[in-house]
Parts: sequence; C-alpha cells; structure tokens
Amino acid sequence: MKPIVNIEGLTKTYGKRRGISGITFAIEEGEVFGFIGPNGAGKSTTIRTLLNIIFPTSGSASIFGKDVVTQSLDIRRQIGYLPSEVFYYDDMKVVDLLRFAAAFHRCRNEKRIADLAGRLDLDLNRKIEDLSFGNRKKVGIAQALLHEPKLLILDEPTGGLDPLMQNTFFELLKEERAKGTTIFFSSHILSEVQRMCDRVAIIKDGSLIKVESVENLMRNNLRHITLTARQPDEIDLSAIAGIVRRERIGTTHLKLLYDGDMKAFVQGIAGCPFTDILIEEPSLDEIFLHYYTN
Ligand SMILES: Nc1ncnc2c1ncn2[C@@H]1O[C@H](COP(=O)(O)OP(=O)(O)OP(=O)(O)O)[C@@H](O)[C@H]1O
Repeated sequence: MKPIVNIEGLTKTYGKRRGISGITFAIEEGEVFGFIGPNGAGKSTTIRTLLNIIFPTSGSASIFGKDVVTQSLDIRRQIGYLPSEVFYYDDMKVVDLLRFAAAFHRCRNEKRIADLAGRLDLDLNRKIEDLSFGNRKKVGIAQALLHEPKLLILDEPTGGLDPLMQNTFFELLKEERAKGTTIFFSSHILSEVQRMCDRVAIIKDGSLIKVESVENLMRNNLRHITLTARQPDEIDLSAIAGIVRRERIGTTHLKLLYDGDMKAFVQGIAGCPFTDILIEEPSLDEIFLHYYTN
C-alpha cells in the first residue's frame, strides 16, 4: 500500500535559524497520525512545507504520490487544512466565508455548511470580526471539513475550544475517519493524541525522535511504582538498575519511576522492608517527557 503522506529527509532552515532537520516518516491511508512536540519543535514548519506555503531547504515530500512543491495545486484540491491560527476576511459573514472556501473546491453544499454550523454551534450570520478566538477556530474546522477531503491536516486544532466543543470536534473527526479520511493531527497535548491517533511522530528541536504506535508507546516498560513502608528512606534500591526517579511522598510512601524489567525489579526488592506495592502505567505525557529527558 502506498503511503498518503511520504516525507524524506525534509529540512527547512530560516536563514541561520533551525526550522526542521532531516524529517522522515510516512502516513498510511486511513490512519489518524499524531505529530507531537513542544512549542518551537517544528510541527508547523513541517506542515507548511507539506502545503507548499514555504519551500524545503532540502529533502522532499509527497502527498497522494505527488510532489508537494511541483504538484501542490493537485494536492490541495483533496486536502482540508486547519492552521494553528486562523485569519480570515474580518468583514465577511461566516456563511459567506464558508461558501467562498467551498467554491475553491467546486463543492458548494448548503446542507453540509448548515450541518457543520449546527454541530459546532456556529452562528452563520455573524461577521468574522465579531467572533471570539474559539469561534474563529470553529469556522476554521468547518472550512477544513466541508468539502470532505481525503486528507485532513490539522495544526493544533483544539486550541481555544472549550471541553464540550473539543468533544464535538473529536466526534466529527471520528465520523471523517469512518469515511476513510486520513488525518494528520499536530498537537502538544498528548492526552488528545492518545485519544485519537493510531500512531505518533515525536519531534523535538526540529528533529524526529520516534515514530511509534500509541499502543506501543503505552506498552513500554516505564512504570510508576509506589512502595509503602514504615521507613521508606531505609529501602535500599541501589542494586536495581533502571530507577529513573525516586521521591518520598508523606512519611510512608516511596514513589519511583522505573524503566526496566519488572521481574528484575520484583527480585531486587524482595528482601526490602515494604508492606505494600502499587504498580501503575504512566500517562503518555510522562512517557513523552521521559523520551525528552533521555
Ligand atoms: N518565519 C520564521 N522565521 C524564522 N524562524 C522561524 C519561522 N517560523 C518558525 N521558525 C523557527 O522554527 C522553529 C520551529 O518552529 P515551528 O513554528 O515550526 O514549531 P511548532 O512545533 O509548530 O511550535 P508551536 O507549537 O509553538 O507552533 C522554531 O525555532 C521557530 O522559532
């Protein structure tokens, strides 16, 4: 199966400033693919390069097997894009803006516009200039979805949406996914990536750290272990390799972040004076931080 998005050694520098360096990964058809990294990591730079808004310094990328630089027009006909910050013509009404956007795709569909506006609780007759940041974002979501694109590229899509609206947004994405739409979802919020995505690419300082399935990320060895003991400070764990963090909680608990073989850990603490043990799976955020601090 050919990937829908294929990025090979993509590099973009802004003069002497780093943008992204040697990014390589592929997104398969029908995947919901997360792109995760802290502020300034290079997510928007990668996305803008894919959209031919900026040009790569070196490397290449294709979408639907077409080169993002030379065949951008063809590509854009079949994608929906939500930028991290949306800017529209301020004096346009929402409905006119959406009709205008639909016209680019030759798909004026009043029912779809009305449906999306209803779901997103968007007043079609308001002017863009009168909308809050969150409501502008909703216009952006409707504009990205209205022509039912084959690929959705969403750059920090949930910023400004309240929790209820975030739920609606995720429902909309699930419906798109059920139609076979491929979704490329950039975010710095891991919990939403964990909730939505099949795989994630982790980017830091302009370089790709890892591409992994969310399932595998959650299945790694990293665990929170809480030991209960009368004298937690006296527990000697020096012989156990893989303790990433050790923290006394209150007077009777010792909380550890452990990255290693669980059997070795259990054998290592067998002789220690503890009365209880709790082993928990870390959140994706913690797994993510762990990758970053190593
Ligand atoms: N137009 C520009 N001129 C100069 N440097 C830029 C420009 N755009 C981005 N950069 C730099 O490129 C790097 C990557 O930025 P980018 O906006 O792609 O990150 P990001 O992961 O999208 O971050 P955020 O979550 O804050 O949007 C940063 O160091 C940033 O300062």
